[in-house]
Amino acid sequence: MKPTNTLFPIFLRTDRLHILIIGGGSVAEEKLHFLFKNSPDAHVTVVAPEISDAVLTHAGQYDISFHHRKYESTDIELGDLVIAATDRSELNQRVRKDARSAGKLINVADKPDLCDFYLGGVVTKGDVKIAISTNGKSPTLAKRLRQLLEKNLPDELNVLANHLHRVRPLFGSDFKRKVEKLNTLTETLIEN
Ligand SMILES: C[C@@]1(CC(=O)O)c2cc3[nH]c(cc4nc(cc5[nH]c(cc(n2)[C@H]1CCC(=O)O)[C@@](C)(CC(=O)O)[C@@H]5CCC(=O)O)C(CC(=O)O)=C4CCC(=O)O)c(CCC(=O)O)c3CC(=O)O
Ligand SMILES: NC(=O)C1=CN([C@@H]2O[C@H](COP(=O)(O)OP(=O)(O)OC[C@H]3O[C@@H](n4cnc5c(N)ncnc54)[C@H](O)[C@@H]3O)[C@@H](O)[C@H]2O)C=CC1
Repeated sequence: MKPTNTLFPIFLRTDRLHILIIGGGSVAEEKLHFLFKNSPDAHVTVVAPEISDAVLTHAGQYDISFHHRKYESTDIELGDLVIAATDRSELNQRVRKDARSAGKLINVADKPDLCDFYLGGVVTKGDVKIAISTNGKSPTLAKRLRQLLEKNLPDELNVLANHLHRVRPLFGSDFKRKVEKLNTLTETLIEN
């Protein structure tokens, strides 16, 4: 099949990054829920005149701070990455402009045309993480695939990753030989 999804997935070190969210309603809450589920070490600032109780309940458990006021252009400096999730489309456009002028990447929640990056479905088994994108075609399909893999991928996947991590240094410093050994050891994984 011809690849039509040209997005390139990366895995962010959220412990080193600051994420700025403009808006504190239900869309912000959805983004925060999945952000902290995957990256409980993320550093987050929320700016909005009204911040829902659901958003506020993240305080205490995570590193999240709140500014109960309207967005100001200088706020953009607070984030390495920005998510705009207000109910005002002109404001979301303005946040996007500010972010791009400051060289920051932005996701305007639920407005694919205004996004530099999309969020995806994420499946985690310990150290193993799989990200899912439908190229914006169907977030519901991304959610269902996430649930399917969460249910069906065995927890042993993490055990395997840790075993392989432990044997990695045992194959010596010859890189080519090491790769061969590890490939042989894991061959059965891709057999039908
Ligand atoms: C492009 C993208 C940009 C972005 O926001 O990053 C985007 C866009 C839009 N979402 C919309 C709606 C919904 N989004 C969800 C859920 C999720 N949306 C997520 C990501 C993305 N959503 C990016 C593409 C991801 C991809 O390529 O697959 C997930 C994966 C990750 C996350 O949000 O963290 C998370 C599931 C997490 C999980 O469960 O694992 C549900 C389902 C539900 O809530 O049950 C619905 C309702 C049903 C439906 O419409 O499908 C609408 C229509 C709004 C309207 O109708 O007005 C748009 C706009 C449009 O499509 O034009
Ligand atoms: N809730 C949903 O399920 C969906 C919502 N959307 C769209 O997403 C957008 C956001 O929706 P919700 O989160 O549900 O809205 P919401 O009404 O729950 O939250 C809007 C947030 O924007 C903030 N806001 C307003 N003016 C602001 C300003 N000047 N500076 C900073 N923050 C400001 C408000 O204080 C509030 O926290 C809307 O455009 C909506 O149409 C799209 C798809 C689904």
